[in-house]
Amino acid sequence: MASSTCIPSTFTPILHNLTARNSMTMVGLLSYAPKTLRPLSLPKSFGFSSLSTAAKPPRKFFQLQVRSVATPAEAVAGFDDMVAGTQRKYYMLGGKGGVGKTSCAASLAVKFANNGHPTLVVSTDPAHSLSDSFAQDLAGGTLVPVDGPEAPLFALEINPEKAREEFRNVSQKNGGTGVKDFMDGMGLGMLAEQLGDLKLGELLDTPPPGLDEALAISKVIQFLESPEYSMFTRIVFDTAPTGHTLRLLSLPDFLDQSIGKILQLKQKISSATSAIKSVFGQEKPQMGAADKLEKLRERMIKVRELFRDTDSTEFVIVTIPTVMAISESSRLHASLKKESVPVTRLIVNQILPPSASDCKFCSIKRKDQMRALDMIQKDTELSGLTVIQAPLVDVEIRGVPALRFLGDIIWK
Ligand SMILES: Nc1ncnc2c1ncn2[C@@H]1O[C@H](COP(=O)(O)OP(=O)(O)OP(=O)(O)O)[C@@H](O)[C@H]1O
Repeated sequence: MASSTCIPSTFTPILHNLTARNSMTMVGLLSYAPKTLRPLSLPKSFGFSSLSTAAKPPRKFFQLQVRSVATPAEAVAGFDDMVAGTQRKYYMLGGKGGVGKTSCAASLAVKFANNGHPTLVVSTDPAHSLSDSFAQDLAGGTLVPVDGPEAPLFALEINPEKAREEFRNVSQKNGGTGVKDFMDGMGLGMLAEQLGDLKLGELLDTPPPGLDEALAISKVIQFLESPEYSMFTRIVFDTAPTGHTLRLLSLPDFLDQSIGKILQLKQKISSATSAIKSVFGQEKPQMGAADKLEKLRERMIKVRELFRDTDSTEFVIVTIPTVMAISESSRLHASLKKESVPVTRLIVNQILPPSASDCKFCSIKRKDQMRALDMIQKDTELSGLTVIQAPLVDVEIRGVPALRFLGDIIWK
C-alpha cells in the first residue's frame, strides 16, 4: 500500500543521494516538509533504522537511513481510535525512569495537535523534562503555547513542591499545629488529643511518597475546572516514574480518609470555639481554609475517578527491552489492573534496528533485546497488551519536528 506524502523540494538532493544508496530510504523524513512541498508516494510499510544529525535543523531529519523493517506498531496501535471524536480524552504515560515517557508523551501531544485537537500536555514529574523535550522554556506552572503544531498545543509543568506547600499551609490551619496551638491556647487540650488519631501529623512531617504527584494531578484538575481550559479535547500526562505512580494510586483513598477526619474535627472545633467565643469574645478560627481543604478532598476523589474512567482515560505503559524494565512494567500493569486503571498499550522504546547486527556489540545487545521482547509475549500481565515497538534513533528527540518524527513512528 502506498501512502501519499510530501518532501520539501529544497532537500531533494539529499533525498536523491539516499535513494541511490537504498531505495527504501525515505519514510521518516516525509512528515517534515515544512514550507515548500512536493507530493511523493512511498510504501508505508518501511520503518526507520537510524537517523543521523547534520549541523543545523531541520536538515538533520533528511539524513535518514531506512531499511525495510516492518514497524510492528502499524498493525496494532490504532491511533485512529485515539484521535476519533471531540469528547475530551486523557492519556497518561508512565513507566520506569529514563525509558522515554516524556518523549512518547510529547510526541503524542504533537500528533493530536497536528490532527486538529487542541491539546494540553502536562508534566507531573517533579523532575520535569518537557521543556527539554520541546526545546522550549515551559516552566512556571502556567499554560505555555508550544510553537510548531497545527492546532493549539499548550504545555503545563506543575510545580509539585509549590502544590505541597499550599496543601501544607491549608492543612496546618485546619488540623496541624495551627489548630493544635489554637486549641491549646483555648484550653481545649482534650480535643487536641484527638489529633493523635489523625495521620495528618505524619502526613505533614513525612509526606508519603507520591503525595507530590497526587497534588500535582489534583492541581491539574483544579485548572481543568476553569473555563480557560475547556477548549482542550486531548490531555496528555507525562507522569513521574513507576514507584510514584503506584503510590499515587493508593494515595487518594488515604488522603480522602485523612481529610475526611480533619473535616469532622473542624466541625467539633467550630462548635467548641464558638461556645468559647461567646464567653471570651475571641476570634473564630479561619473557616476559609477548611473550605479549601474540602475542595482538595473533592479533587482527590476526581483524581481517583479520572484514573478509572475507561471512557475517557487510558494509561499507556512505556518500557525498554531489558529484563529489568519489563519486569517493572509487568508489576506496574498488575497494580494498575488491581486499581481498575484502563491500560491497553505498551510501548517498547529504544529497540535497536536490525542494521545494528553489523556491529558486534550492537548485535549482542539486539539479541538481548529480542529475548526481552519474547519475555513480554510470555508474561501473563503484559501479553494481552497491544505492543508498540519504537526504534532507538541515533539523534536526541528534541523539538517539535523531532517529536513529530517519533510520533509518526509510534502512534499509527
Ligand atoms: N526512541 C528513542 N531513540 C533515541 N533516543 C530516545 C528515544 N526515546 C527517548 N530517547 C532519549 O532518551 C532520553 C530520555 O528520554 P525521556 O526524557 O523521554 O525519558 P523519561 O522516561 O521521560 O525520563 P525521566 O524518567 O527521567 O523523566 C532523552 O534524551 C530522549 O531524547
